[in-house]
Amino acid sequence: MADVKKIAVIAGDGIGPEVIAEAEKVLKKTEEVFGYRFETEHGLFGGIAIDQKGTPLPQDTLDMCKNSDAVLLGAVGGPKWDNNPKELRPETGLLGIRKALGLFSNIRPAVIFDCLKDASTLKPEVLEGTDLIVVRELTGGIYFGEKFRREGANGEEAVDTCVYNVQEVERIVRQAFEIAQTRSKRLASVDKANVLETSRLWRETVNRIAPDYPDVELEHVLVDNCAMQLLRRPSSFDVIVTENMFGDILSDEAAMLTGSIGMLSSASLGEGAFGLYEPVHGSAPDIAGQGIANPIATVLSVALMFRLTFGYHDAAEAIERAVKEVLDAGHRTGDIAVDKSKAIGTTAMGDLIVNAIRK
Ligand SMILES: NC(=O)c1ccc[n+]([C@@H]2O[C@H](COP(=O)([O-])OP(=O)(O)OC[C@H]3O[C@@H](n4cnc5c(N)ncnc54)[C@H](O)[C@@H]3O)[C@@H](O)[C@H]2O)c1
Ligand SMILES: CC(C)[C@H](C(=O)O)[C@@H](O)C(=O)O
Ligand SMILES: [Mg+2]
Repeated sequence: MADVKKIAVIAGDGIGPEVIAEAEKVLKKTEEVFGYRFETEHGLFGGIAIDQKGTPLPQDTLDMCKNSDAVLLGAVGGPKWDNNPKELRPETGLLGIRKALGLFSNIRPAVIFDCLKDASTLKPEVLEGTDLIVVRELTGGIYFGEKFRREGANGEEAVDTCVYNVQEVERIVRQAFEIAQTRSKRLASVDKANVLETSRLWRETVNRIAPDYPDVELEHVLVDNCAMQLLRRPSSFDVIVTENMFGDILSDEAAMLTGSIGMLSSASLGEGAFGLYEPVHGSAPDIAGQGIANPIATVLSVALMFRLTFGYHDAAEAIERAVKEVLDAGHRTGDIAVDKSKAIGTTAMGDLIVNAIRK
């Protein structure tokens, strides 16, 4: 019998609990079909944790995550907490958990399902063959540098500092080279080396270690150009590696190649097999509570968990096949439906996927 894997589930706010419910159904179905065994434990996180415990990342939630084999996260945030001080913001909890768990590498695949080409705002022929991964540095850069306000000569000023050291750059870039080696062997390193000192250190580091990966074709792309090329020639990208904030922005842009941000899954990894899995999208306050959110990003995050943390490749493939089968059959949530009047809800989409999971 398979050993029991402990999964910490933190649903969060807005559509977080709605999409997590569908992912949990997928976990259950995988147990039935493949005989794997999961023990799930739930914890408060984000805005709901601020309301109930006075902090976005309660210590017991963090301990629960540390004592698990993997974490499944929904999304956090919402207008209710937008004017709170920094320590009482849901997003501070998200940055805190990534840092506390040492998750420096955020893997965000953007794969085009053929049948969804018409759901994208781009022309289908531009999207043809697009299958890329954004590897985003997740625990450094401007997100984590010192931030403060001060009185300047012209009144109040705000300061955000961006810091990267060589070791932080090297570990994420090496991981990206290794991922590229398992794929089409093309790596685009994205920076702003024409302006930023952190980017010049980034590029120097990439160039220093590139000879260790002679089979990988490397290109350096400035971030503004990359934002443009992603729309112009998306299929020419394979693996994109970049710093924290550029990766945040470029991965939302890459989402629209797939038709919707509701399709983009992610894995956050550190040195070992442990990982945190979450959709790239947020808590979507504009549609929360309506039962219309697309659960596919979260369901595909479960597939990533199976592949990258547990090595359950058969179950990962079964989930991905099930999603494809359901989409090929024409089922769509509102965000990816061309004819919105035929869109189905979150639960209906989850049920269809669950029913399509088989060996
Ligand atoms: N990882 C996270 O928890 C995370 C990520 C991004 C944003 N946020 C937070 O979420 C809140 C809202 O942020 P935002 O509006 O900028 O980004 P968002 O990703 O929540 O929503 C952007 C747009 O995409 C739509 N959308 C997102 N996910 C969808 C899904 N699964 N199905 C259908 N449509 C979907 C939303 O309805 C909205 O119109 C903010 O508080 C932000 O800080 C959290
Ligand atoms: C909510 C926010 C802090 C977060 C980030 O910027 O990393 C989100 O946008 C993401 O992409 O996971
Ligand atoms: Mg983001």
